[in-house]
Amino acid sequence: MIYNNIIEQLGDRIRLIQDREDGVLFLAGPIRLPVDLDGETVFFQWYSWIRTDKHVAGSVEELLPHLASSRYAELQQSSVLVYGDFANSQDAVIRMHSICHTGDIFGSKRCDCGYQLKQSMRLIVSHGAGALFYLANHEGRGIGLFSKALAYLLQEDGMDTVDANLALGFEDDSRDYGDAITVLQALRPAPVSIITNNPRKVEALRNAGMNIRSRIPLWGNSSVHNEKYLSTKVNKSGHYGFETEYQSASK
Ligand SMILES: Nc1nc2c(ncn2[C@@H]2O[C@H](COP(=O)(O)OP(=O)(O)OP(=O)(O)O)[C@@H](O)[C@H]2O)c(=O)[nH]1
Repeated sequence: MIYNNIIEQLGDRIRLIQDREDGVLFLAGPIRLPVDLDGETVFFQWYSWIRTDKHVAGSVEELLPHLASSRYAELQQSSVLVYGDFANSQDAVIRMHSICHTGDIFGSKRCDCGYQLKQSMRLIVSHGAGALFYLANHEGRGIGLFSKALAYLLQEDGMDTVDANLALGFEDDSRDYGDAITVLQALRPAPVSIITNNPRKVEALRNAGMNIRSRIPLWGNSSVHNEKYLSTKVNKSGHYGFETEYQSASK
């Protein structure tokens, strides 16, 4: 039967990495991905993961027919770009990047997301080993793209980014890093340095038992279009300030 052949062919390139009553996590990869970074072709190893209901698809054998009969394109799946010897390198750098359709894809200057995405890829490559987690179910800090559009409309009327989320009945930040951390632990259980200005990301990793070697701040690309958004991050959302030096994660 066709599925048995395919499962054999995929072998250990599709792995069940977490099996719990509340769901099963499958990781596919590595896939060689040549990426254009500043005009150079850089080779990353790309992985994607998916969470399924244990009783619907609790094994790789059950997963494949389930995929074909489901409409996963309607939902968001996340992925990770791995660079260098991520598993074994002495020090590896990661970024947990929340999807930003407007900033990452369209290059919107209302936020710093597009800049942070590209700059993290550069940092990871220049460091020699690391991983960029692209968290596709995090749009708008977890409120979804349509609601983010509404939040932008409220901001055009003068609200800041935090109040706009709250006014729509959301929390300021409802992102969950659980699945991404499980993937990280499957790829590299050893300590990592994290590129972020957000203490909640450091805390999420620490709470999951990850050892954080250091935090690498990432500010930049500020302009008249995003200065209010950036200062709200620091003044209201609790982000670390505009440092330029490497910081100890103990802060
Ligand atoms: N609700 C809402 N979300 C926004 C707005 N501007 C950007 N975002 C979202 O904010 C998130 C920013 O993601 P990140 O850059 O990974 O997170 P961060 O909390 O700023 O932390 P670091 O960048 O790691 O310091 C993305 O999901 C964007 O879609 C906004 O005005 N309102």
